[in-house]
Amino acid sequence: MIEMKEVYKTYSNGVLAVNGINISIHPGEFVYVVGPSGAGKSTFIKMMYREEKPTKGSIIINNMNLAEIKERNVPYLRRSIGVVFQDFKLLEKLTVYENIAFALEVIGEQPKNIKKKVLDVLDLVQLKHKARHFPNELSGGEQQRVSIARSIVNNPAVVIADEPTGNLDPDTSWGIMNIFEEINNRGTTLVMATHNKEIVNTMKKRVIAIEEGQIVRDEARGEYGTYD
Ligand SMILES: Nc1ncnc2c1ncn2[C@@H]1O[C@H](COP(=O)(O)OP(=O)(O)OP(=O)(O)O)[C@@H](O)[C@H]1O
Repeated sequence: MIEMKEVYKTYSNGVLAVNGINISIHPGEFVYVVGPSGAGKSTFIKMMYREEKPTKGSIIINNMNLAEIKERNVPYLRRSIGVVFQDFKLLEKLTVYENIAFALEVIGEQPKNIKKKVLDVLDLVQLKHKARHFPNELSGGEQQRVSIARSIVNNPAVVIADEPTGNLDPDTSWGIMNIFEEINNRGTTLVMATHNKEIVNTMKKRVIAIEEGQIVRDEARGEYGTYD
């Protein structure tokens, strides 16, 4: 369960990026976040994994209030939330296998469990055969699949993705969406900011539209709208 109440975010330069958001997202939902450039989508998303702190309001995820959580407890939060970025953010000096294993090592997973967990998620994204490769030996779509594998290897309740297909061509983007759908079908809540009109209009999921820091539309089987 993700719940935001009266959430505001003003950056230190005075920009009001999120202007009074209230929302509930239930376990297992798949939610697209759309809106024009600069509307506050990334800020909204970043507050969900505590990359940014709200200036005001409460954000409850899995019974933790992110507005109050102490810095030292952020790693605990990150165990229950997987994050996927537009630019993948893989560690270039580590292999595919090591990138994913690292996500388990930092949270203290027992070494005996690591291999099976990593190979299981690599299987899900169909990249077992690339386990020993380095990120720069992979295509953009393959790198994004590794990054998705990394985001789910802890089996988080929630996966948050900020423009995950932004650097990918249409066919590759559809491959990525199929993986997200599979993850959602297994019960994981998914929140995804995107500019991909075709995907949003085809998938018929819940759509939240943000304009000027406010939710202007929240539809159960929504459409992308008229944004670029
Ligand atoms: N770190 C920051 N410091 C100051 N202002 C910021 C910061 N990050 C974003 N902003 C401003 O906050 C507003 C919302 O930005 P945000 O990145 O959340 O929008 P967005 O909807 O994700 O845009 P896009 O679709 O272009 O990624 C914009 O006016 C932006 O310039």
